[in-house]
Amino acid sequence: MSMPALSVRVARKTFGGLVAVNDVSFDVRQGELLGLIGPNGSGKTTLLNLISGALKPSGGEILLGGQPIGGLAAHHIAQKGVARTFQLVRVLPSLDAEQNVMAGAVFGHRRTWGAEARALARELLHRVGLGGREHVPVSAMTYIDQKRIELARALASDPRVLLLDEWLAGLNPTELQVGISLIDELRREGRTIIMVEHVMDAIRTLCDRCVVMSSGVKIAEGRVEDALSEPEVVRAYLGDEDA
Ligand SMILES: Nc1ncnc2c1ncn2[C@@H]1O[C@H](COP(=O)(O)OP(=O)(O)OP(=O)(O)O)[C@@H](O)[C@H]1O
Repeated sequence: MSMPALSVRVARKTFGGLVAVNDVSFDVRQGELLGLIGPNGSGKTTLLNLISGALKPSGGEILLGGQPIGGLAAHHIAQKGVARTFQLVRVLPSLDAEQNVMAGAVFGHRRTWGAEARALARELLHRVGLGGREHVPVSAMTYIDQKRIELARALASDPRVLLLDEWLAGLNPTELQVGISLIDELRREGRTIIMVEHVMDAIRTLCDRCVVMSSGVKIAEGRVEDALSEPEVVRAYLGDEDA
């Protein structure tokens, strides 16, 4: 079997006395779309933060294509090939759409510059549904369009692993269908993606496998329908309106 795209090995993160990520391990295969799910506060975003370098692990190791990346600075991890979107969108508000996406091309994994970066930014803006809006200031765009910008910026670096943190949250039903199709297209072109998501229909439609967390612990892993029917997962979600 080929080397996993990403391996999380006994990853741990504590905040004072709180164990937000409690010795979690799993692999993400090349070209796989892995769902990372669990009730609110179960540690999903913290785990993405450990992978992207936004937070330093308290223990364990994270390997990108077999190379340790755990604890490196976020910009180093980005250059090595991990790109992400954020639960609360982070764009460069004083720049226009095209400049925001170009930033991903210039500072990311596969670096492109000048005209090449601009052409790539235009192509990606078109792809996420923002064709023709290259020069709109991002601060004048809706939240949903800013999310599209973030995705285009992440793709501009041609990442080895793409992390999506609730990218579908807040979309209306029509936008949701468009968003699911877009992620499906990325999956079909062979991108390796970890997707944190509460929209279960999207997880069921899109994901090859999922990892389920509860209170910082991995409580299940496997094919989505199998994992969701495990008694511990059902218990974890009981009373949670997202289940
Ligand atoms: N910087 C921090 N300092 C202290 N505690 C934190 C910090 N970040 C997260 N936590 C705590 O760690 C736990 C896990 O939070 P996390 O945001 O990772 O959960 P989540 O599964 O992503 O939740 P949600 O689905 O609501 O986004 C929570 O109890 C949260 O309050």
